[in-house]
Amino acid sequence: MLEKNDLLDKIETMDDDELFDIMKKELYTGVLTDIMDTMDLRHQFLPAYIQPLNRDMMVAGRAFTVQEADVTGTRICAENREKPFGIMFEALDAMKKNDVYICTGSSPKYACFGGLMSTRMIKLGVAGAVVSGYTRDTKEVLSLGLPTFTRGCYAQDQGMRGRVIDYNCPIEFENGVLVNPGDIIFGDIDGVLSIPKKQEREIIRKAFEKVYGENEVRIAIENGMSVVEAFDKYGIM
Ligand SMILES: O=C([O-])CC(=O)C(=O)O
Ligand SMILES: [Mg+2]
Repeated sequence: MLEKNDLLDKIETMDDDELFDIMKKELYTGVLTDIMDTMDLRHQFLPAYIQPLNRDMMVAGRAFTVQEADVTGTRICAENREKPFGIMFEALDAMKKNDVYICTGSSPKYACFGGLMSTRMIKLGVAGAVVSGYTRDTKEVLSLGLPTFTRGCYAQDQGMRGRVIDYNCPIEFENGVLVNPGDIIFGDIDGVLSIPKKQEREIIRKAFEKVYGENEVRIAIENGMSVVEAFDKYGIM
């Protein structure tokens, strides 16, 4: 880990590559959610059922928001033509490096993420995928190594049941968490949260300060300090 003051000074001006890299190395959801709670940002954690496909997966990147909706059939009524998946292909091709495909709106009846989507994303340098629905082609997604956070694995197809109706728009998860395009999405073994773009550098700097503080508390407890005394002294748990 970089020296405390060097790192804290650099956070404000780091580019996204460096920022996401150091976040994945040093931060975790627990510390970020604690900091946002203290800033009265108490609705930033996506529903608890959204979990990594593989326990080691971590994601840090910019929200590329995708709105999914349930439908029956593949016909677009207004235009009277077939368009399975809606505008999902256009959305995928618009993604760029460090984006996180983050999608909600489908009911839990079908998969809205899979292997070919992952293959395209890897090609574009996308950071990962976070979907409130199911994932399919799980073996393929795992072998590609794209950090993927999902409700679970279930292959029933979205082709006849759902479609992407918008992207780069604000999206809302069923627990009321709002995600805007460009917000930072961070996920690990404990779930996924969203960090609002406007306050991101302050939140990340405070999270690093807390990590340094927790390291001091850990050493004190390892050396025999009681937790009452440790909390009195450091104000951290
Ligand atoms: O059908 C889907 O939703 C996605 C899929 O199978 C793939 O990406 O390979
Ligand atoms: Mg597939």
